[in-house]
Amino acid sequence: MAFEIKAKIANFGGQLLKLEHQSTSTKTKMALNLFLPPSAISHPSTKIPVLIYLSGLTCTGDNCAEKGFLQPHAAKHCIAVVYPDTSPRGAKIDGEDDSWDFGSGAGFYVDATTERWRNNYNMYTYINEELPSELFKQFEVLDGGRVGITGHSMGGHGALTIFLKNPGRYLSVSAFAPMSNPINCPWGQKAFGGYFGEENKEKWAEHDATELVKVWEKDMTLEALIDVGTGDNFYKQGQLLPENFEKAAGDKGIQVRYQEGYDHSYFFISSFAGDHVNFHAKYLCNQVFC
Ligand SMILES: N[C@@H](CCC(=O)N[C@@H](CS)C(=O)NCC(=O)O)C(=O)O
Repeated sequence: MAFEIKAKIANFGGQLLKLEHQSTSTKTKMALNLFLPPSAISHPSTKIPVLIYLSGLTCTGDNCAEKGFLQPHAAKHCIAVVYPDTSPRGAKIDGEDDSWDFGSGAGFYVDATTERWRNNYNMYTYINEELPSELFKQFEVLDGGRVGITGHSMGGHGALTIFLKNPGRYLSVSAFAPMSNPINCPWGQKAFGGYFGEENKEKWAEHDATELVKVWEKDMTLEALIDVGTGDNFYKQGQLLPENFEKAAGDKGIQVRYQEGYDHSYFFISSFAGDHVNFHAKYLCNQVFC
């Protein structure tokens, strides 16, 4: 359904819009942030590309909008940035708020199949279908044909899997500290067990970036920028497993950079935000204004 604009905040010459709408995928109200670069205000009839940023565990669309510092780079390249929430909220499911790594704040960008979660936890359909379709309908300045996707941690898993499951739909993909092989890490096993059932391993593999990259069409290039901090405790604990993804990708064009001493936080994300937005700009921008 249409978005209600709750606030317009001046930001890096453009505007950060606080949006809310009723979602048919999650059957809840969903909040998000949309950054419009200066060109969207000064030249509203010239369409601009869109970068979707998917956040990690415990986040809403606010964390990265407030401290990821993608906006100054997006303003420079005339790219809009969408910061969705990470799960439905207030779905009234028993236990939905009990864990920080499952349920609310941890939708994992999948459509749940288990009885308890499947009515509301449809974040794959929400992010891949409903949200872009509603955004492109209401904000005509956004170009639905030029969309890139990125994300952090659980959101890096979301970005990689959504890109890999929809060849050609997204023009570019990158990730910060992505959960790269969820079927083999504790966070992923807990989430997929809950959302798909312990026995449904085929479904698990359908949402695992390392499994998906193995079957990526060989004749389509797969350039992706991935950054991981060597000081990231979740990396050290084996929650991210970027090496598995790198190995499965072989020579398909993936660039994984191990950044010495960086942790999992937004200090890490903001340090490399410029590199990621510049990377997406190569695929998304036609340089009309910028
Ligand atoms: N709550 C967890 C940490 C969760 C966490 O680090 N989440 C990351 C994404 S995986 C995040 O971005 N947190 C929000 C923030 O740093 O603003 C803990 O206490 O260990």
